Amino acid sequence: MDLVNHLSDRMLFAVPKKGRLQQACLDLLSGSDIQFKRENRLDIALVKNLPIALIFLPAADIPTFVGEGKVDLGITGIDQVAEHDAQLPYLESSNVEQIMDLGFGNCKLQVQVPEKGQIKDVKELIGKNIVTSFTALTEDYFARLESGRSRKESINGTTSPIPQLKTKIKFVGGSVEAACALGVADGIVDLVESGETMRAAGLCAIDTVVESTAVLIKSKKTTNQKLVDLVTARIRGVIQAQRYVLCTYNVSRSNLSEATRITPGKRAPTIMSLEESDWVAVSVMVEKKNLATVMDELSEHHATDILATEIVNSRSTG
Ligand SMILES: Nc1ncnc2c1ncn2[C@@H]1O[C@H](COP(=O)(O)OP(=O)(O)OP(=O)(O)O)[C@@H](O)[C@H]1O
Ligand SMILES: O=P(O)(O)OC[C@H]1O[C@H](OP(=O)(O)OP(=O)(O)O)[C@H](O)[C@@H]1O
Repeated sequence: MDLVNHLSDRMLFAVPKKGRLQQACLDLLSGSDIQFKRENRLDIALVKNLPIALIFLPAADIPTFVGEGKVDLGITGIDQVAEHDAQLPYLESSNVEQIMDLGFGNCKLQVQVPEKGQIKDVKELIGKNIVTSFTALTEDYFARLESGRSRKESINGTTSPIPQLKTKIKFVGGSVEAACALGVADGIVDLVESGETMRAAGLCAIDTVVESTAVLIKSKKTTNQKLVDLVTARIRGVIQAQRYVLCTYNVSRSNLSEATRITPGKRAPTIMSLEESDWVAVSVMVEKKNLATVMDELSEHHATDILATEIVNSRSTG
C-alpha cells in the first residue's frame, strides 16, 4: 500500500523509532488500544482501529516535526523539547506544547569533567572545549555562565553581558563520554541516569543543565484536536492505572476517620455500608509506591480484609 498517500486524512503521532524511550512507548500504545502493524524497515504504520498514523522518528527529531505542525502528537524527552526550543531564533516562541509527563525516561543532562582532572567548577570550563549532542542547550548554558547572568536575568535581559573568553562547543551524535579521554574535550554535556556510563569513562558531574522525563507533546498548529484529546485521555488512563492500585478494606465506623486519613484517595474514598451496622467497606486508589506502608497503617488502625487490586485502565478528569 502507498502509505504516504494515506496520511492526509489521519492524525500523525510520532514515537521514537529506537533507543531508551521506545519500548515504554510501545507499551503505552498497546495499553491505549492503538493497534498497528509496522512493516519491516518502514517508519510509518497506519493504525487499524483509529484514523491515526504512527511515524517512527529519532527522539531528537520529534519536537521539530511537531513544532512545524507536520505531526500532531509525539512522545520524546523533555531534554529534546528543551534543545529544540533553544534552537529557535531569538523571541520566536515554540509551537510545541507539553501535555503530560509520562513517568519514564528519567535522566539528567549534566556537565561532566574527568574525575581525576584539575577542573572542579563549571566556571573553570569557560573558554575551553566542550563536546555534546545538545549544542543549543549547552551554548545557552555557557553563554549565561560567560556573562555571569542567572537564567532569569538572561531571559529578562536585565544585566549587560560582560565580554569573556568564548567556550567552544562541538557536536557529536553519540558516545559523548569518550570525548575527554580522546583529548577532544575538557568537559562534556551528556545524559546521566544510573551514572554507570559516566563513571566507566572516569567522569563526574559538576552541574545539571536540564532534568528530563518522557513527555507527550502536541503541535499548537494541530487541526486534529479531537483525536489529540482522545489519545491523550487514553494515555492518561494507562499512566494512572500504572501508578495506582485499587485498595479495598473493611473498617468499623469508629476507626473510619483515621482510616480515610491514611487513604484519602485521589478525590475521596468510596464508602459503602455493610450488613453489620457498625462497619463499612472502603474502596480507594492508592499510589503503588506507598501501598505497603498504607496497608501496614490500615492494619494498625484495625482495618480488615485489606485487598489491593491492579487497575488495568482508568479514566478521570482530575
Ligand atoms: N540512560 C538513559 N536513561 C533514561 N532515559 C534516557 C537515557 N538516555 C537517554 N534517555 C532519554 O531517551 C531519549 C533518547 O535517547 P537515546 O539515547 O535512546 O536516543 P536515540 O534516539 O537512540 O539516539 P542515539 O542514537 O543518539 O543514542 C533522550 O533524549 C532522553 O530523553
Ligand atoms: O547513566 P547511564 O544509566 O549509564 O545512562 C547514560 C547513557 O545513556 C545514554 O546513552 P545510550 O546508552 O542511549 O547511547 P548513546 O551513547 O549512543 O547515546 C546517554 O547518552 C548516556 O551515555
